[in-house]
Amino acid sequence: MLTVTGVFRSAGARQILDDVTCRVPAGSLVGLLGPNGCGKTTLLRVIARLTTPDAGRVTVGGDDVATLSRATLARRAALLAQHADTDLDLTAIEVVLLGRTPHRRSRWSDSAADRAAADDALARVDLDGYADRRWHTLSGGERQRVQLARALAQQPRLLLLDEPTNHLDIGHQLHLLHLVRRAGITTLAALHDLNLAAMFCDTVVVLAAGRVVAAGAPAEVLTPQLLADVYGVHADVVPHPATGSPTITYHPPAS
Ligand SMILES: Nc1ncnc2c1ncn2[C@@H]1O[C@H](COP(=O)(O)OP(=O)(O)OP(=O)(O)O)[C@@H](O)[C@H]1O
Repeated sequence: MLTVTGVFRSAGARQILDDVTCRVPAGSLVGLLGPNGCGKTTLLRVIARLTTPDAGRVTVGGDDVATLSRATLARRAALLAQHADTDLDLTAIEVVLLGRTPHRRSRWSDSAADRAAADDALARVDLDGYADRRWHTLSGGERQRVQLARALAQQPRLLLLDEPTNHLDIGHQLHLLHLVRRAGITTLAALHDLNLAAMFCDTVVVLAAGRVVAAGAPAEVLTPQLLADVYGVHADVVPHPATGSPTITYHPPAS
């Protein structure tokens, strides 16, 4: 379980995160929603301890992340960053093996278990046969999936995903979120596609200007009123006939 309690973060005079409190129950997939610049990436970075909050507390599995060593935190939590990239001339499997670093006994060599975990992670993102492909030869979507494989190979208790469906075609967007859901890892995922969030997330947390403005089941939260208030868009929201999850159809902006 992940808990975030009363987190504040500012940059200069600007309050980027303003008293954020939310939780991700163990094994659930929670969508972190909100318009550009509302603080999603900053919150994920605070949770991963890449950014220090001005105030507030984050716990993973009951432990305050501020008290964990870097190595322990790296074994518990994996972050898939929004623009995960590398300038190194690595192959796909070498990138995935980076996810094994926190588990390694020897700094220099990969064990058979490390290699098996990396191979399995590549297969799970549908990239069997890509192990020896050089990073710079991969497409944007393939890179995104290799980075997810790196995070899965880390075998974390908590997965933090920053717009994980970026660059992916619709088939791979569905495949990725289905895979994340079935993995059963406690996951907080920043998402822009509200229909995908409604389909896959157990609950959603909506940020606006650094504050949590709504949280709960997608059907309760994703109302036409919320979409108007938070995103400034007009939309129809109807329950999916089979699953009951909200399905959103947007109206073009009035000219
Ligand atoms: N180091 C910083 N200095 C100044 N402003 C910052 C800094 N980091 C983030 N911000 C600002 O804080 C706000 C929140 O940024 P953040 O990247 O967390 O938003 P986001 O919700 O992830 O946005 P997007 O959906 O566009 O990726 C933005 O307005 C951004 O410009």
